[in-house]
Amino acid sequence: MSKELKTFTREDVAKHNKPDDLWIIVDAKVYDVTKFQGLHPGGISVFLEADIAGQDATEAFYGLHRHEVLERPQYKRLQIGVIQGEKSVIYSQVPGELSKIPYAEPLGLLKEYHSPYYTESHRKFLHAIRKFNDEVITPDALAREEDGKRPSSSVINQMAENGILAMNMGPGKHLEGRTLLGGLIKPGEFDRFHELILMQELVRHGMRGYRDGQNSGATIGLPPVIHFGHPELRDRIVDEVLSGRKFISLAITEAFAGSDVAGLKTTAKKTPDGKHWIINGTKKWITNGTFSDYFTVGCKTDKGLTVILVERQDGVETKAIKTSYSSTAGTAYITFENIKVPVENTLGPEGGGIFVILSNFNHERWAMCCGASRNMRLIVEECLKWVNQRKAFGKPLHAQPVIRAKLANMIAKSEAAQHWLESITFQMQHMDYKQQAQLLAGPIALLKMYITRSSQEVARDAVQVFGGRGITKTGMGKLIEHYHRTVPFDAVLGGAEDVLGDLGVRQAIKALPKNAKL
Ligand code: HEM
Repeated sequence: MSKELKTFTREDVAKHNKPDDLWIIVDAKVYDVTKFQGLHPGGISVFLEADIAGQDATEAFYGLHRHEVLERPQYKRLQIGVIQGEKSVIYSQVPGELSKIPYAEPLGLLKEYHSPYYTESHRKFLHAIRKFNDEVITPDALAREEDGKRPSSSVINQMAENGILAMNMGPGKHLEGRTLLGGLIKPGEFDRFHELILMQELVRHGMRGYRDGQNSGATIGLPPVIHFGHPELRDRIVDEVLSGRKFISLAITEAFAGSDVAGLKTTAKKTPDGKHWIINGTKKWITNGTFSDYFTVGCKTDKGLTVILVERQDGVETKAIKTSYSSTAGTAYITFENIKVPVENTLGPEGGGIFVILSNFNHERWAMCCGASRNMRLIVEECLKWVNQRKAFGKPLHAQPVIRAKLANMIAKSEAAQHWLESITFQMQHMDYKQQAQLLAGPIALLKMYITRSSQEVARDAVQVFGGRGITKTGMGKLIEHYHRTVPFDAVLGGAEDVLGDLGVRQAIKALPKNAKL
């Protein structure tokens, strides 16, 4: 039961200004820090300053701490009362609520603005998925990022029950017959813009590796099974993965070959009776690999590159790779030693692997653009809050023109990314799969290049705005530190930034009409 809070005047509080009787005021709340001062991570001396002891320390507090500090149970109980006739104005975001910080939300989703893309159904969906994310996912994301373990199965199960694992795969037949978010949205109603919202909401906690740990291997590893798998195999695996009982990874990249998929060395050879494949080789940087049950594997065969589904068995070893992002994603080095797999596990035609792999790329890159652009927006929000609450040279940080110039750059990049992304999403919505492959591969590649390049600039600027806190893992700049450390990852995964830029330009040159002359 919470204790009863008393009401004090500021004069009452001022009398408690000695080391053995020490109170402070933060945002109209009165805290007794007499016993806590010896435990305070910032030291005892800060409390004994004449303008702090028995005084209003709101400004000093918010210049040095995130609001969430006062929400932690061990600190919350230091509060003994409130100030008579005054109201607290600072509160944590209510689960499901949109942020009121300018540029913290995509414009088209705010009720004051208009959008050619978002309807009432999208806004309702946003609210529900944000609430789920705030209440169920975010606490687990923060805890797992601390202990490095994979996302908790209780969270994965709740995602499955709400159809979120299935919606992660985009619109399509796999949604049929499922109850999505307790019936909030019908399977046939779920479109690319619902998917865009989902992709962006699920990264809002800012914990980059955790998001990938949440079954994101399925987003890239399952489509080849859905589109090219033998019906029996497909139905079994889709059911197991989308119900959260099993995990799947896409295992293409090797230490020998990344973007150059033609250079893969893993081999698959048929047994003399032609009934099985024998697979040998290695794979590297495989997301969810440490805990996956299935692997969608790119192999070299006599007929050329072929994609084969491998179930975890003796001879499949997965080892965690220490990346600069996070072990929650389960990034693995994999070895296959004489693995025996039925030929029915072949996904698509023998020798047709390049098509199976490439057919996945547009959606994968688009999904990465959704997450990366949302993370950039989160950093803009963090910076806007920080420049407002932090004082330097006697004024808020935003009084400095250099800081405002940085913010202008960051906001412009984040907005440009979102608007370009929405325009491409609209095209995807109106094109079939083949048209997307023909007409959107170049634009999506260029968009991803733009977003990852902008993100790295935003990360650098954010560190400058936050100073030392931007490189400190705890405290006010913790999201900036995390972002700055993990952001290069997006520029590598799903096609390296420069390779994608080049792909976009090569496609444009290929499409130039013969009479293209000045
Ligand atoms: C109820 C009141 C307070 C609580 C519960 C509290 C708690 C904390 C905690 C948990 C930290 C570690 C960093 C973090 O997690 O953000 C910290 C750091 C610090 N605190 Fe406090 N604090 C309080 C009031 C104050 C006040 C009034 C001042 C200054 C006048 C102060 C000065 C500092 C300083 C200088 C640091 C180190 C900051 C850094 O490393 O950047 N604290 N405090």
